[in-house]
Amino acid sequence: MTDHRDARDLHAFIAGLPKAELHVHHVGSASPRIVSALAARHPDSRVPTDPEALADYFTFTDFAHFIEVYLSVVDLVRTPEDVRLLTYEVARDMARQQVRYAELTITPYSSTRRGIDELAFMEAIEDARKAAEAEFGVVLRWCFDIPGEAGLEAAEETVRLATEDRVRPEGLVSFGLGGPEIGVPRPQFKPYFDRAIAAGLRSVPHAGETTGPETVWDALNDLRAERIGHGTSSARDPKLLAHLAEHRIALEVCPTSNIATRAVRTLDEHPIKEFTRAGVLVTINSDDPPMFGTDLNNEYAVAARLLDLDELGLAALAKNAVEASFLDPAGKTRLAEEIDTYASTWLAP
Ligand SMILES: O=C(O)c1cccc(C(=O)CC[C@H]2O[C@@H](n3cnc4c(=O)[nH]cnc43)[C@H](O)[C@@H]2O)c1
Ligand SMILES: [Zn+2]
Repeated sequence: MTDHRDARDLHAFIAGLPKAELHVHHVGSASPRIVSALAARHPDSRVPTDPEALADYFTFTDFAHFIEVYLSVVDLVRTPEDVRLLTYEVARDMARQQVRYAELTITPYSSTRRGIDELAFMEAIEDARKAAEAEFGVVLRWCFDIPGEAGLEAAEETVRLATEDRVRPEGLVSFGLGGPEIGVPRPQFKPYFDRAIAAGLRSVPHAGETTGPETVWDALNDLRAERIGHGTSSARDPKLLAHLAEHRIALEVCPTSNIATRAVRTLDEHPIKEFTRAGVLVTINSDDPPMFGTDLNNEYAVAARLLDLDELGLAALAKNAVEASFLDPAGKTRLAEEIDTYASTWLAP
């Protein structure tokens, strides 16, 4: 990129680029607009609604502080109608960014534990999913994640909700593991991932976000990960990078998130370039966008800067997400073609 005019063009290109998002959390996607709507329903909440105060509230000292704040927003989602509103409005925000397909990570344990009826919860997300597809043209799929720090009881509850025919929602495609990694070894979750995989779900744990590459190996070997959430510390292990590249195991890279939670010091120190240099399939994601003061378009702009990409490079990055997604083959072909058509129309003289 040579001057400001080029940077402006690239932002406009990104804004219209059809995209898939593979790593974005349900509650973590609540924009100030959605937080205000939820807080109006539950005025006893400690989450501020004024956008300036909210920006302050969403400034984190470390990963543990981030989780503490995250859970205070979880506390705002108390009824099936809250769940529906959150899901539907998150899809509206995605559509504004030309997101065509998203795998949204949901932590059902956090909601059922707080007293939301499990069937009503599933009905609310499914109702929102169908409305989002019909009204916004956004196809949503679910990843149910275990909040690892909550232990094996949470793992049991999550795998039950993900596999029991009576409750399992139609849009569920994958099984994950989130929350802090320090002091939460991945191998203990193997039996739960085995059950989820046996039920046809794909394995997508967070790993190597706040711990070293050995956690990514554990996710691969014990949890049979098909993609890795973050995987930031993989850069420290050349053998691991080679393994990820060889097996087309994508990393769900979320650059701004890594800075906001202080997993990485500065964007310029982010290892994304090392991933692409090693041939790893890199996808770009926003994680918890309003909490990190970002959105998916901004993450693509950050990636363009860090990887020195032009329009074709950005289109290739968008197609990486399609390749690594759990869309059916026809859906993948359609979205990849839409990306190609958009790029070639944009670049036509
Ligand atoms: O809900 C509870 O009762 C509960 C009890 C103990 C621990 C937890 C959690 O640790 C919840 C973690 C929560 O954080 C979500 N999340 C959002 N962004 C990220 C991320 O970048 N890395 C890891 N986790 C993340 C995760 O999906 C869980 O819902 C909850
Ligand atoms: Zn995440």
